[in-house]
Amino acid sequence: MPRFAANLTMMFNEVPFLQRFEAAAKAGFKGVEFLFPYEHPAEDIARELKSHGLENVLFNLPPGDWSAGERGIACLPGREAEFREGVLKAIGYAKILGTPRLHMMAGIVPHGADVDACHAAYIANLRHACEEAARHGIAVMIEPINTRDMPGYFLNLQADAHAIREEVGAANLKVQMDFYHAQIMEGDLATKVNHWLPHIGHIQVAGVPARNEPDTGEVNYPFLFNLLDELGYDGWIGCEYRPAKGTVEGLGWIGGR
Ligand SMILES: O=C(O)[C@@H](O)C(=O)CO
Ligand SMILES: [Mg+2]
Repeated sequence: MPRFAANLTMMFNEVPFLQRFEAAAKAGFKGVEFLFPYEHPAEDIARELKSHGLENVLFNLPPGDWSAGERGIACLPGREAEFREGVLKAIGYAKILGTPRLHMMAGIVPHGADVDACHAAYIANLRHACEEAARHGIAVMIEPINTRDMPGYFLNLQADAHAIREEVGAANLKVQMDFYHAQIMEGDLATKVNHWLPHIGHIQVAGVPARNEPDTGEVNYPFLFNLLDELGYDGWIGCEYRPAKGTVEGLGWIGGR
């Protein structure tokens, strides 16, 4: 039985962020993830985790100016100083929250940008982030994201992410395989998870195409969860979906599998 972590950015939106920890624990979750903790003091989040016996399994590095459409800055030449500040900020939060892995978003390639220069910036920034994170026993994740939801996003395919991982060559760099994005971009999920499992540091799920509960849509999740058990996957699965009817009302798929 895989371990499921509630994604508190998408789930339990019925209550404000700091109240979602209690709601997730009451619903039976032992782990939680979220995109960005930075609007709240780390100590406030740590208190919620502790009071409700929860583990924080993942969050993202600062993504640049999200409201202006930025989705990470790691592949943007010229933003290295800001990127490095973000690495330190994220590690500072991770140490207080006890978070073992951080997702580093690549970013959207600007129109007309030199793709080779973006690639070089991405590799150099990843090497820096991995080195800093390794000092604290933290792993760094890169996640291929589908081009429908994020047009122009630098990293879209599983094979490309693993090629980047090999090029960077850091032991603490892993791929975050989000089955929702992978199904939209390429499919063949079982073969790919089987092939790359030792280098997958985190998995996320949602129904395709609507990104609702995993028991909605075209992906056979019971089959994939059984496969992960058979393969001995002992990591977390982040429930990164938008509940269609209400978070608790939609949780039947966990018990029902
Ligand atoms: O899949 C996603 O969208 C997230 O995992 C993420 O980190 C970026 O939005
Ligand atoms: Mg994801």
